[in-house]
Amino acid sequence: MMPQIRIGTRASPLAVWQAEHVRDALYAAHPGIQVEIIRMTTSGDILLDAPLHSLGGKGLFVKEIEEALLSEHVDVAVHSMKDVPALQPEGLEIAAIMAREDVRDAFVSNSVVHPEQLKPGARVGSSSLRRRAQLLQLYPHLQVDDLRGNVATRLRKLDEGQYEAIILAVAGLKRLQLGERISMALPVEQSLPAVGQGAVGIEIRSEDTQTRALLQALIDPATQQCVWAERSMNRILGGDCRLPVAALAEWQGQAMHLRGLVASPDGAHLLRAEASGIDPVALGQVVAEQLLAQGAAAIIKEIQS
Ligand SMILES: NCc1[nH]cc(CCC(=O)O)c1CC(=O)O
Repeated sequence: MMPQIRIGTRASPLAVWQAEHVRDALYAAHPGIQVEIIRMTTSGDILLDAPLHSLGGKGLFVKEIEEALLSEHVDVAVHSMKDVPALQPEGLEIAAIMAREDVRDAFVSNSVVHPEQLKPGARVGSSSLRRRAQLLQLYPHLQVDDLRGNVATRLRKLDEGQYEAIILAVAGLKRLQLGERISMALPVEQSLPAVGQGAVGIEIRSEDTQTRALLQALIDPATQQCVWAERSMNRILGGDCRLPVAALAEWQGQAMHLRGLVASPDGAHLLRAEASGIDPVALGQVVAEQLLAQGAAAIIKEIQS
């Protein structure tokens, strides 16, 4: 009998794009396979008005889909790796990470093309402490305000004039064919991306060896190793996606180069570390330890309190 796979996803357009991307890759790798996409509304999608970091973080978007996976209503859950907490619940694991899109953050504005051109006090929308801290460090005269909702909602709030500019992920905009809205892709030296940004990951029940085998063909080994290195760093630093923590691993020849960052939300303190290596877990540890040696724990504790 032809294998059958049920994909669980959030119902947002970006999440559905990702689920369809996985479905299409499964069709291509396993001709004749049957794939069904099951859309779910999560409490993260419903509670759109409260600031994300006060709601238990992005784990909210993932938790209910994981419950559907554990109760065998679906066979795989597709996620933006950026939204996946550092540790998976007992019995679940990330079985495949696909090739990465552009990792950068996008500066989007209808009035200027570069953040340098914004006037003092100009309102920039972002709910990410990571984006906020890095933007404020370079441009302390800006006013960064909360901005929530899916990509289309955020663009609408910009277009309505609630903000002079907003920051989004390049990957999400490109996937939704909204790449022309990008005024400027921010260099990673100015806005180091979130752990896992731009990568799609697929979660399964650990015991499900059949699905695991089918997903092997979808793995992009280079991306997967990089995301593991970033996640290894993040796990040691507390693994909480509400924190202003950034990381980016990239292959340079035979080794990965990992850059990590921990910031205070006001951008006043910005710790950076980097290292190269071939073992993702060890590389993440090295960079995390360098950040801790510079005082990262105090910054993290301050935010968590
Ligand atoms: N938190 C929402 C979210 N999760 C993943 C992406 C973008 C796509 C990606 O990074 O893979 C976005 C939107 C955004 O940050 O603009």
